[in-house]
Amino acid sequence: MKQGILIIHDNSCNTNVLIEKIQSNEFPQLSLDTSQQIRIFSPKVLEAFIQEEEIHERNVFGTSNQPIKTLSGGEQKKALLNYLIAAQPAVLILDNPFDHLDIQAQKELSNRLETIATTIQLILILSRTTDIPKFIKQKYSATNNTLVAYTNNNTANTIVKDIAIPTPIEPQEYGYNYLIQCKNINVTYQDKPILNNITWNIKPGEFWQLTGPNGSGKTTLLSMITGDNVKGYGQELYIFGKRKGTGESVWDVKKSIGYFTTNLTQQFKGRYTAEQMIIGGFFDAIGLYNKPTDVQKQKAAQWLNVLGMENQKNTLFRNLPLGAQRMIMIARAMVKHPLLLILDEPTTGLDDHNANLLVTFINKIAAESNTTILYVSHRAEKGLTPDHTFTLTKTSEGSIGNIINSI
Ligand SMILES: Nc1ncnc2c1ncn2[C@@H]1O[C@H](COP(=O)(O)OP(=O)(O)OP(=O)(O)O)[C@@H](O)[C@H]1O
Repeated sequence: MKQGILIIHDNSCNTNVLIEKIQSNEFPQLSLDTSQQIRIFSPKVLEAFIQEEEIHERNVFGTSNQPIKTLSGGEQKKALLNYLIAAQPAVLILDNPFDHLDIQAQKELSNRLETIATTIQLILILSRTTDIPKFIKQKYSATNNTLVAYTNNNTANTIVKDIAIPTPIEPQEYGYNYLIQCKNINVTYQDKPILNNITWNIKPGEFWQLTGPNGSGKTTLLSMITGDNVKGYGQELYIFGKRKGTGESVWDVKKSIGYFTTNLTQQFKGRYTAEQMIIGGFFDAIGLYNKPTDVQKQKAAQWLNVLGMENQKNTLFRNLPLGAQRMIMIARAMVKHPLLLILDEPTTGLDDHNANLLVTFINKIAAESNTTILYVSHRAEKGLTPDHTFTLTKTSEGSIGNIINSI
């Protein structure tokens, strides 16, 4: 009988590097026979399949006619796992498979992995101790891309100081009661109902969490608000006091929104320092095309100070550990104190300690700014203190929305 192996990693590790080392047998303690067929479940592999499908215009997973790219995050993971297991590999390495999965799907996956572990050698690489399935007995920790004895003490490279966040250079002005108003919004894709009569009003300065299981339409709803989805037009959807499709440009809307999604971090591969990354938030561009003003530099320095990173202002962003990169990206999105800050699953891939810090940082931003915050997640993040939660619940006629007020 085979058994699963757990590797719990901190954010000093790069999971792709860990996987390469496992494949080339650099960890003899795993007693792995690398001559056997090894399959890998990871964001990198998923991305490669998406690209393959686009280039060759063929359905890679062969299960449905829907392109992988248009599947929801959770649906993509389920499809990839089914595809890999069908090949019956001797070894299956899984890089954080529970990320992006809702609670029900996490339970199902854990049970499924327990069954699979009797026939396939599983190596489970995780960043969150809360995700560890009970059936796994052989455990290691990974730090700086090496295996060490199991411990769940992970460390963070940033802190959140008890000093006020920097104030905006220009204060926000609101001439409306609601920042966002959705009135009876409906969405279907190829006759499949996704959103059913969604009514949701968000006032300026509120802190909202948007939750719902995989495929319930969270991303669809967000993309309508940001203007990335044409399905918002012609509906009763108001943003910053204007009805969608009544002359405002997508650019007008976007420049008042700070956006963080984990995919965004991967776009910054150039030689930008931590300071430049924060200042870049004033210019809505990836590179720094304008010379920053003294006030902008001062604000960036203050944000770095809040994060205890004042001595790392000249460190290249791409060389910073993942937790520090996330904090910088959030400071960048906040530097202008946008009307709306959207955080799409910002703790994905973070270890427990860095996830806690990020949550502390977001609570602080919510308490000390007038920016409206929309925190999107399929799981309630421990310690997060939103004013309200908007929950999508799937039905056969599309998802319906419910509001849960805190306290
Ligand atoms: N362009 C598209 N064509 C067809 N179906 C789509 C398209 N975009 C999204 N969908 C479907 O709409 C549903 C909602 O997807 P959406 O990405 O909004 O869900 P989600 O709540 O963000 O899910 P997750 O938590 O898994 O990320 C899914 O079933 C998805 O497959």
